Formats: sequence, structure tokens, C-alpha cells
Amino acid sequence: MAVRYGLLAAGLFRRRVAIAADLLALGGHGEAAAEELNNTFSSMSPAKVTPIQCNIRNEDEVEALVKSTLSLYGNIDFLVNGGGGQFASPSEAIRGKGCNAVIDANLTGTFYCCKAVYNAWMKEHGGVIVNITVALRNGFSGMHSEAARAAVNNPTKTLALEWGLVFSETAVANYGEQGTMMWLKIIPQIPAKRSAVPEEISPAVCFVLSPAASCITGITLAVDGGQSLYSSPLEIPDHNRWLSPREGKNSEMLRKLLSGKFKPKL
Ligand SMILES: CCCCC/C=C/C(=O)SCCNC(=O)CCNC(=O)[C@H](O)C(C)(C)COP(=O)(O)OP(=O)(O)OC[C@H]1O[C@@H](n2cnc3c(N)ncnc32)[C@H](O)[C@@H]1OP(=O)(O)O
Ligand SMILES: NC(=O)C1=CN([C@@H]2O[C@H](COP(=O)(O)OP(=O)(O)OC[C@H]3O[C@@H](n4cnc5c(N)ncnc54)[C@H](OP(=O)(O)O)[C@@H]3O)[C@@H](O)[C@H]2O)C=CC1
Repeated sequence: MAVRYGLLAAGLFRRRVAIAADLLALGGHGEAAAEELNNTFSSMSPAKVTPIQCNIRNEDEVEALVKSTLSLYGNIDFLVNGGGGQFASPSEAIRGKGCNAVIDANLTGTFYCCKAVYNAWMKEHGGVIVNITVALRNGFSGMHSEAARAAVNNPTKTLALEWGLVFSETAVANYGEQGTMMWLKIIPQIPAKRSAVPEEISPAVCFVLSPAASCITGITLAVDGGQSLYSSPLEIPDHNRWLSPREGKNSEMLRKLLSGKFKPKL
């Protein structure tokens, strides 16, 4: 199993015992993390976590990561793309370089990983790929992250068909330090009335990886307490930048309604 390390990857490793006996290969800077996971889980499983350094924004490094994984373990059953992130910024302050950096990490990096694993192993042997993103339905703060995460959605479906693999996008929301202030503000608007936690994300990923999902592909699974069905994390301040409606009795009625002078019967 190849997983890029992160908070979610740790949860996946914990649950991996239930779905496969394969090993994890971790990109990023996960040496200390791999050691911690190996120490924590050595009593539960003979499997080992092996850290392999890789910047997924670099296509050659990704291909080398896949090659090393195959020469170490001989096969890759699953790929879970769990890396990525962004910097918080209002859209109007994002510069081109920063925008491209976020798109490279979240979108292009995910594509490099999918392509390298497909070409080197899954084309011949099949497999399951899960792309983890952020649930960004109905707008979000910062167009760079939103563009990159939403852009993972369609290719996930396209590649599921083009490559005939079990493919899924797990869109997660509502946990973690980076989003804490933002999510705290919107908790009242989340149908579950609370945020999700990583322990609720990794079982969803494991479901897609497991034989229980053997006839499922190309899906997007939102693990967000219903937030993306219901509300937007964006706040819209008062403004008068929209055109007024055409003058007439309906616009007059609307003005009265908004001024509080008109009392509807219902
Ligand atoms: C916002 C709500 C989030 C909701 C929930 C989501 C949570 C999570 O995603 S949890 C994951 C948490 N981890 C991260 O988010 C870390 C992610 N960071 C990165 O992956 C990278 O730092 C990067 C891709 C954002 C930037 O990589 P870097 O190698 O630094 O990039 P470049 O040198 O290619 O480009 C730097 C360029 O980027 C702009 N920039 C970077 N940081 C900021 C910032 N804090 N504010 C504004 N702009 C920023 C900037 O344009 C930089 O260029 P220079 O000005 O020339 O340095
Ligand atoms: N935590 C949260 O609140 C939420 C997270 N998400 C998204 O879910 C996914 C997983 O999140 P989570 O596990 O919590 O995040 P983490 O920040 O714990 O893990 C992300 C990992 O991605 C790695 N990474 C980032 N850029 C690169 C790169 N260029 N090359 C290689 N590795 C890279 C980082 O490696 P290193 O540590 O070495 O830098 C980091 O370990 C991410 O896409 C995240 O944006 C979605 C919603 C909420």
C-alpha cells in the first residue's frame, strides 16, 4: 500500500491491519513519523512503515518513489493520495506563484502519483486509488485550494473509466488545526453540529479499499457531517455591488419587503 504520510495516513495505518497485510511507503518528510508508527503498532502487526522521501510536485521524484516501492515490496495494492494543503489567504491577495504551488501540490502531484502507480503496476495488475481532498462545495476561502481540490473531482471519475480501476475521491472537512477557527465559526451550520475527526475519515477510505467496495468506482464520498449538503463556509459581508432589479411593481414590493414595511400574510 502506498500512502503519503499525514495525520490521515496514520489513521489508515492503524486500520490497515483489517484490510491487507501489505506495507506502507511514505513520501514527504516522514522519517520520524514512520518510526513513531512502527513503535506504536509493532505489537499489532508484522507490517513495517518505510519512509521514502519524495516531493510529489516533482514528476521524476514520484516515478523514483514508485520504483523504489516496487523494488522493496514487489507490488502496490492501493494508492491513497493524502498529501497537500494550502496557505490561508483571501483570493485577491494570492499571487501566481503561490497559486501554482498549491495547484502543483494538490492537483498535479495527485496526478503524478496516480499515473506513476498505474504505469508501473496497476495497468497490468489492477488496484484501488483514493484521492483525499477538502470538501469545498458551495464556495470556500481562497481560490487556489478550491481550484486544486475541485479539479481532482472530474479526473477521479475519468481515470476510473479510462483505467478501469476502483477509484474514489474522499472529500473531507471539519477537522484539524489549520481549519480550526474557520470550522469553529461554522459548526452551528453543520447538520451534525460538530466537526469530523480523523478517526472518521480513515474508515471511509478503508471501506473503498476493501472488498466491500468491489463494485464501486468513481465516487466522491463526503465525510463532513452533512456540511457540504447544507451550507457554505464563506461569509458574505454586506455590499451593494449587484445591479438593482428593473424598476416596476415587483422591485417596489421587494424594496418594501427588505425594508420591513411590508408584512406578508404567510
Ligand atoms: C484554509 C482553510 C483550510 C481548511 C482545512 C484544510 C486543512 C488542511 O489542508 S491540513 C494540511 C495542512 N498543511 C498545509 O496546509 C501545508 C501546506 N503547505 C504546502 O503544501 C506548501 O507550503 C505550499 C504548497 C502552500 C507552498 O509551498 P512552497 O514550497 O513554499 O512553495 P513555492 O516556494 O513554490 O511558492 C511559494 C509562494 O507561495 C505563496 N505563499 C506561500 N505561503 C504563503 C502565505 N502564507 N501567504 C501568502 N502567500 C504564500 C507565495 O506566493 C510564495 O512565493 P514568494 O512570495 O516568492 O515566497
Ligand atoms: N487536517 C484538516 O483539517 C483537513 C485536511 N484535509 C486534506 O486532507 C489531506 C490529508 O490531510 P492531513 O493528513 O490532515 O494533513 P497533514 O498536513 O497531516 O498531511 C499532509 C502531508 O502531505 C505531505 N505533503 C505536502 N506537500 C507535499 C509534497 N509536495 N510532497 C510530498 N508530500 C507532501 C506533508 O508532508 P510533510 O509533513 O513532509 O511536509 C504532510 O505530511 C490533505 O490534502 C489535506 O489538505 C481536508 C480537510 C481538512
